[in-house]
Amino acid sequence: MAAAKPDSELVVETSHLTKIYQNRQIALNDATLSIEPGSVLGLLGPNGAGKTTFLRLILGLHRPTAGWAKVFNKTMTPNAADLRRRIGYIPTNPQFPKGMTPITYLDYIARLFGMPRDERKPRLASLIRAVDLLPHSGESIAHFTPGQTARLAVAASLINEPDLLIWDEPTHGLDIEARRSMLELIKTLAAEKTLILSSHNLTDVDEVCNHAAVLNKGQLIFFGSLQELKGRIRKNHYELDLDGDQKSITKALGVLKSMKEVTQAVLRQRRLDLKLTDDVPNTAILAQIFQVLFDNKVTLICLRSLGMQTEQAYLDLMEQEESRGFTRLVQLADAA
Ligand SMILES: Nc1ncnc2c1ncn2[C@@H]1O[C@H](COP(=O)(O)OP(=O)(O)OP(=O)(O)O)[C@@H](O)[C@H]1O
Repeated sequence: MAAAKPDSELVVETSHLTKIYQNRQIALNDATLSIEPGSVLGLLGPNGAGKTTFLRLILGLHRPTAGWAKVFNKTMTPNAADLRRRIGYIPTNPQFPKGMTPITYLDYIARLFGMPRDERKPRLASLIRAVDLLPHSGESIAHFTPGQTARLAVAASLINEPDLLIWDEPTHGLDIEARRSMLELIKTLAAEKTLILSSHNLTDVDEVCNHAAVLNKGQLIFFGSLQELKGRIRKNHYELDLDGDQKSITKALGVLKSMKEVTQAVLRQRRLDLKLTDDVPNTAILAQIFQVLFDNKVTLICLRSLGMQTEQAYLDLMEQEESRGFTRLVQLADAA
């Protein structure tokens, strides 16, 4: 029996992790973070941000240019095959040998892991059932739908009972039903494993992750709990559904725009997008806004806070980062 792991054991730890490719592309710059057991980390960032590079460094598929990555407290290197055995990896768009069936493929992978014959059979059977591929277990992979292919990839990544799962865009290209079944599978697995999921889908991240790391142009611009990410966003962002004649609404809009506490007021049809300053308690500003609407005989049908969604948090973070980058550019230009 395996010795019980101390609770404090970190699953992943990186320090100043940096990757510069041979073409001098700085794909990852100085990323330091640590991932505790039981985390479900959503790795976010626009295209080319460095997500896959980060994952491949943790997997030991790339050698860092500087810094280090540890997995289960051991330094990961391209030679650390024993460490990789504890990780179940799914790349974006996994490919399989087309001539095989799920049974022959999974059996092949199990043999690569050195699993004895008597263990292979029950393990394969339970995995195929778990990913709902039993009716297709003898069919050629060549004819699989993207959803079936994704489920086979999940089964393959679980063969060796890994403690850490690293899945690069697991819901990419899946239809609604396949995506739903993938998210449910992730939630089930999250009860006993640590997961790192790279994703462009913030709704998925919101649903299954408890931590987030955000990369932008190779920089780790956020790492922490999802709650923390959401807590960072401008809370004073609201959407108001209005009713009343258009003239009155336009007049009210004019007054709102002139208020110094209102940093943005955009009207689309009868929906008003409002951003307020953080300087004053929002109830005080909202009270004034309601008064303006009342004075102009505009009815408020619904008020929504856009503040608590991961997507909004992410977009705000990116916006702040872009303006910081712009400021840096201006400073550089000024200094030149
Ligand atoms: N093998 C490589 N050689 C040279 N440059 C590379 C290599 N792999 C990635 N890059 C570059 O490094 C940067 C980060 O790429 P990476 O694939 O890690 O980003 P990503 O966040 O995973 O992007 P995506 O969301 O599009 O998959 C990009 O500018 C990319 O062009």
